[in-house]
Amino acid sequence: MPKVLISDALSPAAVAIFRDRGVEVDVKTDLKPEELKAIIGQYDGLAIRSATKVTKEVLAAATNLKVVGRAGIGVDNVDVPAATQRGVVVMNTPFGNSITTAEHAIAMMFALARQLPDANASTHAGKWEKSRFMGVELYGKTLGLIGCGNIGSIVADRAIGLKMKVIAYDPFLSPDRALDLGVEKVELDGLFQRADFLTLHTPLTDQTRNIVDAAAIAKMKPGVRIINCARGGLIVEEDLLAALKSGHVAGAALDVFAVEPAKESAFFGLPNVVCTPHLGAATSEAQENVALQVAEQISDFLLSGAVTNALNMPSVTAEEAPKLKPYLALVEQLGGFAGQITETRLKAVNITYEGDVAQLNTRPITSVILAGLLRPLLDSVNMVSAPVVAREYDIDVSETKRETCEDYHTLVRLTVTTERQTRTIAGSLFAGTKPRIVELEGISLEAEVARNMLFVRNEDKPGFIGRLGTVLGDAGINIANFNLGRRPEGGSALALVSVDSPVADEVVKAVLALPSVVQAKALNF
Ligand SMILES: NC(=O)C1=CN([C@@H]2O[C@H](COP(=O)(O)OP(=O)(O)OC[C@H]3O[C@@H](n4cnc5c(N)ncnc54)[C@H](O)[C@@H]3O)[C@@H](O)[C@H]2O)C=CC1
Ligand SMILES: O=C(O)CCC(=O)C(=O)O
Repeated sequence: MPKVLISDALSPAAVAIFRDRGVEVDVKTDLKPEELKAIIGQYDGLAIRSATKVTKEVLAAATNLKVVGRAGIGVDNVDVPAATQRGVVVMNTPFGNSITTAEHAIAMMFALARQLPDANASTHAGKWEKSRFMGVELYGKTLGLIGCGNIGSIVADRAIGLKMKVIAYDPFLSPDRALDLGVEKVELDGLFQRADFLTLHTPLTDQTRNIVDAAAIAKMKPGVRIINCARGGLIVEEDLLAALKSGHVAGAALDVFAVEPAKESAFFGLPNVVCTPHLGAATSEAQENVALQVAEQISDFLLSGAVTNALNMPSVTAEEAPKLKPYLALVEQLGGFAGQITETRLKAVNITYEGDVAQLNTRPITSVILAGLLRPLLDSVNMVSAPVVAREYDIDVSETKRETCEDYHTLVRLTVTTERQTRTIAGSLFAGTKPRIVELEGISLEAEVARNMLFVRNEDKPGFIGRLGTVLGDAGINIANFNLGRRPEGGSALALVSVDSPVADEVVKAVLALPSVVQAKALNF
């Protein structure tokens, strides 16, 4: 039974889902990094919100971990590249808290415009300071959005309802989508110059970090009000502080801070600053949504291999997972075979999907082929990291699909180009689920892959099979299966021999010394 750790405060709905689905679950919150590292090795899955930091060090200790599920959107608390390198799938729940967070941004905008928190505190204190709290209307004002994805577009919709003019800077926002949303797409400087209210809704990335700094603020209208319900690191806090003190920025509403939890901050106590403790997603509806979603996604992945909302792996639906399973077994073998007989630098990989397999979601199949192919070269590679590793190694990966296939109902053909040569290997599924290698370097055969194998390329000459059998027999190696193929008679021939024990180097050398043998290689699967 897979085992999951919930290490942040998640709705109890998540625990119920895990248990119902047959996943063992522990809830241990507020763990120190050392405490998390000490126990993480026991778990197959980790469910988090924003408090748990899934660092490289935590991942190194997570020897059984297969999936990290973020009940929420931002994954800046997860070292995604390190997770990818270790083959850990990272998932989030991209929509469950968007409405709630957008509503918080709108609430913060009202709070700023009408100084609601201070007016509330003053009234509770028995003062009746009517003239102190003069506000501004939102009606007719320009709202500048930095980031117009899920949350930004909901904020835009609500702001348009308030009769604001909405402008957005988002390099990935298409003109058609902007038109649909009723927002004007602008450049960043234009947004800074025009916005009366400015709200941030981008992830924290190298491009967005410090996007609001002194230079940006200098371009803004005097009296601008800034709302941040995305991530603290988007704003240079000292620069905003200076602008609030000088009055160039009339007010700021901050749900997020560069360092969290923010128990101390130079913003605290300023009259024109509204602060909340990262409450953007904090409604019972949103927390129920993200907890249910993350528990379902982690359970699906651990129990059936279905992948939803992963940031470092292609999606696989629950219906696709069982259909893909026999293909993943087949292509692991094809990739592993090709990887083990490859001796020089890989330059290109083409995968041709023919017949039934061409109808399937082939991206995970391609990832597994690459993992099989690269594993003999790099131990730690797996289906999550393989596409990234292939890119890092400058390997050109391409896919071709053909709906029909001449000799088989389904066929996966892998063509590997190295510095020295191009090789092909093809496989099919017999009886729907049984992997078989059916072609090697243009030569037809029908080989079942075994744990230990010997691959021999030779010239098709009489006496070879007997001599090979003798070498193996003399070494005490029992032959389980012998697959032969040749093209044409007397030309190139291949032997794929399944054996009951590993073939040692000296036995391979003895095979290589046989007349007519061109290549010999021991393979392990
Ligand atoms: N305060 C809170 O509790 C919450 C905060 N968040 C934060 O809000 C962020 C946004 O969430 P969603 O809208 O769901 O994400 P999203 O991925 O749907 O939208 C992000 C948008 O930012 C845009 N973007 C990316 N790079 C940009 C750049 N350099 N300049 C301008 N725009 C850029 C993208 O094109 C995309 O449209 C999350 O990444 C998370 O950090 C999310 C939920 C709750
Ligand atoms: O889990 C939370 O409370 C924070 C939500 C958040 O920041 C996110 O989903 O990105």
